[in-house]
Amino acid sequence: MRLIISDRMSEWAALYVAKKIKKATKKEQKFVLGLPTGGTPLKMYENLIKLYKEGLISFKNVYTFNMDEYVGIPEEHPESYHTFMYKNFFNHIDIPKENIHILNGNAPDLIKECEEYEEKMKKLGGIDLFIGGVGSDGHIAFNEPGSSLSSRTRIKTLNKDTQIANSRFFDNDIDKVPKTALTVGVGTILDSKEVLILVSGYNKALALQQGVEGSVNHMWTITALQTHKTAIIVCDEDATAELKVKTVKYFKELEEENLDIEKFKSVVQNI
Ligand SMILES: N[C@@H]1[C@@H](O)[C@H](O)[C@@H](COP(=O)(O)O)O[C@@H]1O
Repeated sequence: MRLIISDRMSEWAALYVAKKIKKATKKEQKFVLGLPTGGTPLKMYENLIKLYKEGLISFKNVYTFNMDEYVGIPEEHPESYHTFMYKNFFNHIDIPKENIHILNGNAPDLIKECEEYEEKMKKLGGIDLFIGGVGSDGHIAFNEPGSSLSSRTRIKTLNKDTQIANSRFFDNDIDKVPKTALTVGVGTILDSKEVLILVSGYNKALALQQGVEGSVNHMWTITALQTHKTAIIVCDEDATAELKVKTVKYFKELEEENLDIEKFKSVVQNI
């Protein structure tokens, strides 16, 4: 596992995504991205939009699959993940609409919807890079504590922690938070060629500590990343509060020359 610790984490993550897209585009290949919602990836999306507007990347050959969507709220609801993605990302880039995939939480047959989602990923050759955030209880996508580490896309009931955390988007009223969601599974994420998880802020420090220093276990689904060949966690300084000093030092020294954003940008420009 790589651990990138930088307060410029969102710029770093955007450049990493840009690098992968440019490399694929250069070879005239498509690039399949798994995408998250939430507060954490917002700045990464802003940076990707900036790189697009600067002419550094195009999303014409990019296909996307979002991680999750609430069940039972209309697509046009201001807090649906459909709305989030168009408002914060898709409306500002050149991705063809038909390349965008988001689970339909209002499908008449939700089980079929989940199965077909997995099929669509497979048809496109699988996900190249799955990007995610993490909940303070260590969940990735909506794979709440206790989720099978080999789970696939399915319906999940949100636990109390997640309902409380997400009530900030629903007038701080827990009763307005949908109780179920469709989500890719931990196994779906692990099948991706690469996984990049963004972790920001002090309230995620325990989740990061479990993800990096804890043992693989289904109560902290982020720990499943430890079994992936090419997983990267990108975090800020605040999120490292629960890590051992030794761990932080090790990864900082290891990645020292990869943390220079200006240098990274020039590398991406020259692809
Ligand atoms: N399903 C989403 C996750 O994909 C996200 O990682 C998490 C943390 O969100 P935030 O980045 O806002 O803390 O929230 C929700 O539970």
